[in-house]
Amino acid sequence: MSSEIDSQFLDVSPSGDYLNKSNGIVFTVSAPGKVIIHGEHSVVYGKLALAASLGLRTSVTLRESLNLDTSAVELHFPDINLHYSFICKEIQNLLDKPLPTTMGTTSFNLEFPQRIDHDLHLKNIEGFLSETGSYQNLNKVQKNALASFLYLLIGMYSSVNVKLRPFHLSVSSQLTLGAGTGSSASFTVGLVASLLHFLKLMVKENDVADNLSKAAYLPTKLTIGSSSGVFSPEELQIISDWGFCGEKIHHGNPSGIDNAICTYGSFVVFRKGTDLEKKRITYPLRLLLINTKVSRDTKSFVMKAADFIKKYPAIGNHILEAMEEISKTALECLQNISELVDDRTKETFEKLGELSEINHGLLSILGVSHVTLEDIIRILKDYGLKGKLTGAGGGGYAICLLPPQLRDSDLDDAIANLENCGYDAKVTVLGDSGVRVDS
Ligand SMILES: Nc1ncnc2c1ncn2[C@@H]1O[C@H](COP(=O)(O)OP(=O)(O)OP(=O)(O)O)[C@@H](O)[C@H]1O
Ligand SMILES: C[C@@](O)(CCO)CC(=O)[O-]
Repeated sequence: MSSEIDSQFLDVSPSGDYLNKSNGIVFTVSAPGKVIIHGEHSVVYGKLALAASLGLRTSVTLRESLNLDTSAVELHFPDINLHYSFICKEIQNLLDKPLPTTMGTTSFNLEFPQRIDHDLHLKNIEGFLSETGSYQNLNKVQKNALASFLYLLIGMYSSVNVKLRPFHLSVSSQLTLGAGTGSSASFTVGLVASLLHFLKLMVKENDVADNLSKAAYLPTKLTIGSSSGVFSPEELQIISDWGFCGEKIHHGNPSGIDNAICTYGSFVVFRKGTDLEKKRITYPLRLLLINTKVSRDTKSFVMKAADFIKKYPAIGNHILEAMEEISKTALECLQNISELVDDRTKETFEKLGELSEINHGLLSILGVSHVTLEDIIRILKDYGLKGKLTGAGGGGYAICLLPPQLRDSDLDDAIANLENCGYDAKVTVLGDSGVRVDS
């Protein structure tokens, strides 16, 4: 069936030539992490959120296996200590079965992940996995990562008319897992992008006709034209939409903001159920990221906020409304910075600090703060800085936008103090590029 495998195939360095015939297909894609500046939790209830990509990324390297003896799909996820392999023929059997969809297979193709019957598809994938050798012994993090990969592979490839080739896929991330900086979305978006790019390269080599879909599925309009490193707008939409399906495995009821920001990068405003809007913010923003080192899972804190809102609906709604106003006001501030003269820039950063302080207070009321987050915010205050939690809360990261007038010596002191108290603190930039093919 399938088995955990040891580290005998660790040489995954990309050749840089991803259509090299003698070595097979080899390439690396990467997706950024994200930070929610304002709007976590309220975004789940249709409120506006403001988010940015981080200068920290997850890289996925895919290498076609030319060794026919292995004939496997091999996974190497060192960040979660997981090495796993599947026999290609068994994956092919799954691909040959009709996909569970909400409107029948004739209404489904690669372009419409939202038409997959998510629960049934996931159940089938977990059913298959549970019969594989060592799956039962894995922890929740490993099981989720494996289920996401297989969900995406089977979901994306079942409807296309291309025979699966054996490959080895390796993931490594600069992000801390489960800390509020979108590691799951960065991981999922990276997986989707690598599977889409692999498909494009296989199609290009096989010279498949225009319609990629199998006869039983809806013909696809997707033109697999360029296999260059740039994803077209249609492909980015597909990546974000499949990323959303993957996020459902990690988060239960995600808003969609994480997969969107990890796909498109830069700055975005987002409201659930509507198209995200990219925002141009020209001011070079620096962010202090402080890791509480307390891990938590997003799903349970989304549920915690939901419990508060259910118990106190009127109060909860006022809090959500206030969070909407905070996102709007912060966006206005950020968009105006570059046009302002010095004094007004200082004033704007003061306002941005106050907005963070207010939002953190509101998030605490929803029950998603943590004693370490409160401690960090108190330490920051000693240096005139104002921070907030980011993402689901309950631990994870705190963030603090760094005002330009902050002296380097004060920043160094603040970082030293935070580190003395047992936290990790690092400065990063905001607005890195979205998912891309690196080599
Ligand atoms: N580098 C990685 N390798 C393998 N699996 C990963 C990797 N990064 C993330 N994952 C998967 O994503 C899950 C982390 O999701 P979780 O939502 O708890 O954290 P997060 O995305 O960092 O937080 P948030 O959604 O609040 O920003 C892990 O349990 C794992 O299954
Ligand atoms: C807590 C939350 O708002 C952000 C998680 O990064 C959940 C979501 O939007 O899916």
